[in-house]
Amino acid sequence: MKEKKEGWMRTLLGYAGGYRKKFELSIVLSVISITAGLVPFFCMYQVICKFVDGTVTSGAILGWCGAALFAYCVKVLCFAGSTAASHQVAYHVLEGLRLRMADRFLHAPLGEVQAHSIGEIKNIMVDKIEGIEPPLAHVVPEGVGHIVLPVVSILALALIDWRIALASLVTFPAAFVCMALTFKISGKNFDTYNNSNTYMNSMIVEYIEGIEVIKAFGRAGVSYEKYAKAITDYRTFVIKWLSSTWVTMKLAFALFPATLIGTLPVSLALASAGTITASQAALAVMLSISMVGSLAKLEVFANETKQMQMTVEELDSLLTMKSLLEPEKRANITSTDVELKQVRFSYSGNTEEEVLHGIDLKFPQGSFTALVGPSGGGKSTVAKLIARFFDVTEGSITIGGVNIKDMPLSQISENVSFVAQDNFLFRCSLLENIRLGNPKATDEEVKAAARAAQCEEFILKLPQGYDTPAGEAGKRLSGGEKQRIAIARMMLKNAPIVILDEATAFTDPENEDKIQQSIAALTKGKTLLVIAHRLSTIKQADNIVVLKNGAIVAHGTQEELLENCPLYQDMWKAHIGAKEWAVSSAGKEEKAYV
Ligand SMILES: Nc1ncnc2c1ncn2[C@@H]1O[C@H](COP(=O)(O)OP(=O)(O)OP(=O)(O)O)[C@@H](O)[C@H]1O
Repeated sequence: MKEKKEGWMRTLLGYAGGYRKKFELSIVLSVISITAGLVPFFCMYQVICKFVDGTVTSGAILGWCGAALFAYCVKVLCFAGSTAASHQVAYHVLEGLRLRMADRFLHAPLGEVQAHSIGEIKNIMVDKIEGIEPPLAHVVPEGVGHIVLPVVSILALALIDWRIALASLVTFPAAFVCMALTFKISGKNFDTYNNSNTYMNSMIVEYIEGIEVIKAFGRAGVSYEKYAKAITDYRTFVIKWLSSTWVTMKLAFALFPATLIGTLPVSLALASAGTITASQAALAVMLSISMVGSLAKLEVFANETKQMQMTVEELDSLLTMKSLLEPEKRANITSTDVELKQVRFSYSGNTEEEVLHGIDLKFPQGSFTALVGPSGGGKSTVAKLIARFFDVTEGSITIGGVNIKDMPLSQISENVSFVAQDNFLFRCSLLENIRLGNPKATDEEVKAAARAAQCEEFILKLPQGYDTPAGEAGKRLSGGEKQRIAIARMMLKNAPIVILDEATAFTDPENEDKIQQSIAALTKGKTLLVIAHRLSTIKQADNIVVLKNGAIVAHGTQEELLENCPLYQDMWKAHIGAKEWAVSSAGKEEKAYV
């Protein structure tokens, strides 16, 4: 922990990759730029000396002015080079941080990712990371230069007379005390600031996501109240937080660059006493003035560096998020049998909140298994564990006899297709959304999968057909249509193990029939696991497993369960009852939506 804190800048620059060296270049150029900025003062001093001595000539004036101009050009050019290099580094760091974070999310257990709200993640990945750019691109390289200038100036003052150098520091102790107090007060509330900011972001995202519900219930809805309160609370907190450091910060800003308070009287006194010449006194005053800008900037930079450090430390928890351990080497799988042995699982990791209690299940290669049972029984959890969205708490899951923990996540993904109830469409065309199942598939193969999943009819009705952006189409597509896109993806992927978790729940009976036929044809010979509430869709399964409260109640074929399992009998009766009700309420012999 200590090591992380000490190395926060090193950690940050680690994300610059090959651009890290440019950061050092940027610092060197900044130091040259700032030092070159001192040369005109020295040139002016030389001219004043010549005037005082009475040895001034137009050639000397021109020479010193030329030197001052040259130094000024060096200053400007080096500054430009320094900021160009530091910006390149800064944007590479932002890129590295965002890529690393996305990678962490991909390799972390799903629960670790879902523990963070979308607002919180957006706040960190967009705003907080973006907030690192200005200090990294400006503060560090320029800051180093602004440290060098006062140091050089104070050394020069010491060369004139050590007492002037000492006098230039007279306000520093009070300024440091004020600065330390500012950091202490603001640091104390930084966590509260973060929480308030994160909460406000979450509320904004929730408000937009729930806009349909909010519109239906009007502005008086709880969501709107929460949204408005989060924004007001944030404003109140930030104003209070800033006010708490107002006095100390302004005092520090006033005291730190006030070097003239000491140097002016001491230089004049020494010049009057004849200890230094008038020209030296003038140079001392000029050097003091030259420090003012740097010292003022240093204070701002110190503040921003502190903010950057706190942000990096905050990001650390996400950058070091727990990952699912995976080997690099692919496992040798000779079959696609799936087996769960004594699987126990708790989302929280707490055994008292266990949702699966020692499940033993076997899905032989090429078999069709159905998982049924009351809501909350653990069916989806089993499916997600097989796809390794989470790790089992106890027990093991094997594919082809190999524990899924002993194969890379990419190998599991290649072997398992998972279609859930809610499916996400990415911001690209429908064609590309389906192609996600197999990036190498040709347009014709994508369209064939779409036809098999009964998608083509509704896709062709959209204004741009397959090229319709999913963002737009997502709003116009029904739940059932989105599910069919996901099924097309699955068909295109053609993985040997297929898991369908209520994948056709939103589909109308007519299309469901057709999809079921396509699924049956396309999953022939594959290991198929279907979770369904509509029992008519799984009655052909080789094995139907009844899961209740995280334990297996019974398993067998439909006939066996109808004979031996009272729970399945009840579920079947309810299913048939619903079907009959649907038929009689329609008043004619149409297919029931069951
Ligand atoms: N992300 C989660 N975090 C914590 N608990 C969860 C999470 N997802 C599910 N659960 C809990 O795990 C238990 C099993 O849920 P699961 O979704 O696996 O049941 P299910 O049988 O698929 O239900 P349904 O038929 O309603 O989809 C439930 O008690 C549920 O509340």
